Amino acid sequence: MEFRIADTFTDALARLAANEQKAVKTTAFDLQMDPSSPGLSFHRIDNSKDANFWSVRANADIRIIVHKTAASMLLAYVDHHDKAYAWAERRRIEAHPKTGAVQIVEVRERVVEVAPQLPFGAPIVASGAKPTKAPIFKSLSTDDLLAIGVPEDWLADVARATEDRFLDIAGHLPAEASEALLEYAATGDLNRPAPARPADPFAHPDTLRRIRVVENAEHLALALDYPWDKWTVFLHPSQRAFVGKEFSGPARIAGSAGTGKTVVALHRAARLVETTPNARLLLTTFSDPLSRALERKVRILVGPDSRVIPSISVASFQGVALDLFQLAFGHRAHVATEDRVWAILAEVSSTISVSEFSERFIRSEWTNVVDAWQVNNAEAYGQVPRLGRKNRMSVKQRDRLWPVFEAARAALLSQGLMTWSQIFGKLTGHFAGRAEKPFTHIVVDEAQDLGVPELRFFAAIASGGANALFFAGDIGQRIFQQPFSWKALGVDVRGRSATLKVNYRTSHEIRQAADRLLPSVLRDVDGVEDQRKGTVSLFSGPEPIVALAPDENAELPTIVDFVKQALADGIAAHEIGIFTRGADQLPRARAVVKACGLSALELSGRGDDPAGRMSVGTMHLAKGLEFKAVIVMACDDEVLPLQSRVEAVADEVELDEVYETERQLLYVACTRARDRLLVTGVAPGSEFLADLKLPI
Ligand SMILES: Nc1ncnc2c1ncn2[C@@H]1O[C@H](COP(=O)(O)OP(=O)(O)OP(=O)(O)O)[C@@H](O)[C@H]1O
Repeated sequence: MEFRIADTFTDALARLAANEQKAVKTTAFDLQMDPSSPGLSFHRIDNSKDANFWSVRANADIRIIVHKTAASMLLAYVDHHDKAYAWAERRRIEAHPKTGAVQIVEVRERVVEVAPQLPFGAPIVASGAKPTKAPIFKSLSTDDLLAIGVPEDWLADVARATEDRFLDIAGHLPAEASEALLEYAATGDLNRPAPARPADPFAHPDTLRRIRVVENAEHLALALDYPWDKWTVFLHPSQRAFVGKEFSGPARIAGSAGTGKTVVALHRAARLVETTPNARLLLTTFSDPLSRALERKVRILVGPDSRVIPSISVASFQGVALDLFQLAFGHRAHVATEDRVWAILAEVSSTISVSEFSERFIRSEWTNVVDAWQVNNAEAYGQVPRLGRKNRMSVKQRDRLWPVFEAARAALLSQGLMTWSQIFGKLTGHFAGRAEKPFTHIVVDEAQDLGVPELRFFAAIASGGANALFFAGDIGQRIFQQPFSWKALGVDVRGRSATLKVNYRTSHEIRQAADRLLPSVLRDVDGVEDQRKGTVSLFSGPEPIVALAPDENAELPTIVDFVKQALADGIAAHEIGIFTRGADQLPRARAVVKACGLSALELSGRGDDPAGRMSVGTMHLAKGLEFKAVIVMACDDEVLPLQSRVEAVADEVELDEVYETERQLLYVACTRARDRLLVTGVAPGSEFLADLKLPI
């Protein structure tokens, strides 16, 4: 008999008290070991439309609802006695007549009322179109609705749905149907899935996103230990497609913030080590805090004692470079700080006397050209790609400047210091020609912030076989690096990339507002397109608030009220994050925390206990995190975009780049929010705020 678990069960389990969860787990293990054990007390749910629903007693009050057939036992739901029965009485489990996917269908006649009120402020249709009271799916035929998995019970409701009512009806539909309808409402395109009717309906991709086989007690223990981590068990078909896919070369998964790219990276990493004998996999990401978070998630995914753990190394880009440097060269790398490099450049520029070039131009040329591409002679300087740079530099200008860079390189060398680019470059040189590589596979998260030296480095330290390089990232969240051609470095992901479209993190309202900050199609330098239009969120919430105050003192009470309301509504302090553009504005954020009577968890610190504390940090540190409520504050004019960056540009191309990354920074900060978002500043405020607001 197959033993299965449904997402409705894990959701319900997560809502129970700890002692109740314990009783449920014991009973679930008993069920899995021997469903016919006389110790288990089964009762058929007589009032259910589905004769296969039974209740099983976990303790005096808690009942597990199972769906039992001769071939399978499914843990479907769990709750206090009456609620558990009521749930089962209103549900049927069946294969959809058209798609063949197994669905947990709400029996329409037992749903008392659907969407009496308009719960959402934001229009769900594409911005610009007028909200309408007309049925929004009137152009779709019954066959269309069935093709996307609308249960027969709900066909009439969907056909009649107006924009006001639809989001609530969507809450009663299986996810594949509500996502397709939301996408249709937003774009006018109905994405009819390719027919996938496997012989076993439980193998259908849409079934697998809500019902999973539990193969052994270890899997069951993982699913029950972390019932709130649904991502470990239930993947969207588009996520699953990328987890197990064989690639003949480097591959990349894209998608806007919160679409589950990290989840795909984690599953893919686990799967590669499980299926490849002697795998040595590197899972890597931008920073040390993010790599610690990834490491925790790997353990949740595979289990803390899994045999695959020793085959997975988790480290930040720089962390793995430092480790390999020590191994390869037998000593530590001494990293030159940015200030040190600036001092050296200033000194050599004055000695060589190149006063026709500004200091900021020399720094920018060093960072984005000479150091990034590891240019080591005048000839190479003439040939290096100048993407994102002032395109023309005359031979004469280059000949004047090169001695500065040559002298700076020599000065660093004589002081025993290396820039990060040089460290990555030296390691690349060391490993590039060797047959034996440190890793068989590399999975990179936050790949949009890989620079030239890092990408070259990762390509050099992975054995070149199939599936060796996998990247997850969102070019809309690039905040640290200038764009460059991956293809030119031999990492060609064309034809092996895809975009995820279902947003699991952020409410419909917050995602829509944040999406307005960026274009709906992003294209990388190699022409790989990331089509973000049609991305849908799985849940709804309050509209984000954008508030400008006359001065800093007046900004504070608005935020304090927002925080107090969130706390009053049951959001814990550690589920709230406050972000500012830079460190200069952080005192304003700390003042908010103090005024709320709470203490701050500084994101720049090293992982203190978050309990009871609100997270405070710069927008750069927001990368990869998520909170129930987010405040992005001090978005003042001249703070965002940051005036000093605007003033430091060397040319117009760089100015565009500064605007783009500053905008993307705000996007990153806003998309950390799950349910509530407040964006504030002192009037007139950042010019970007106009885009966040609802179009009139
Ligand atoms: N299949 C899934 N089922 C349930 N939750 C999911 C699923 N996939 C992702 N999530 C949840 O959605 C949230 C966002 O996922 P994730 O961090 O992987 O997104 P991301 O695309 O990497 O985001 P970002 O670009 O902002 O870093 C997380 O809370 C994650 O647990």
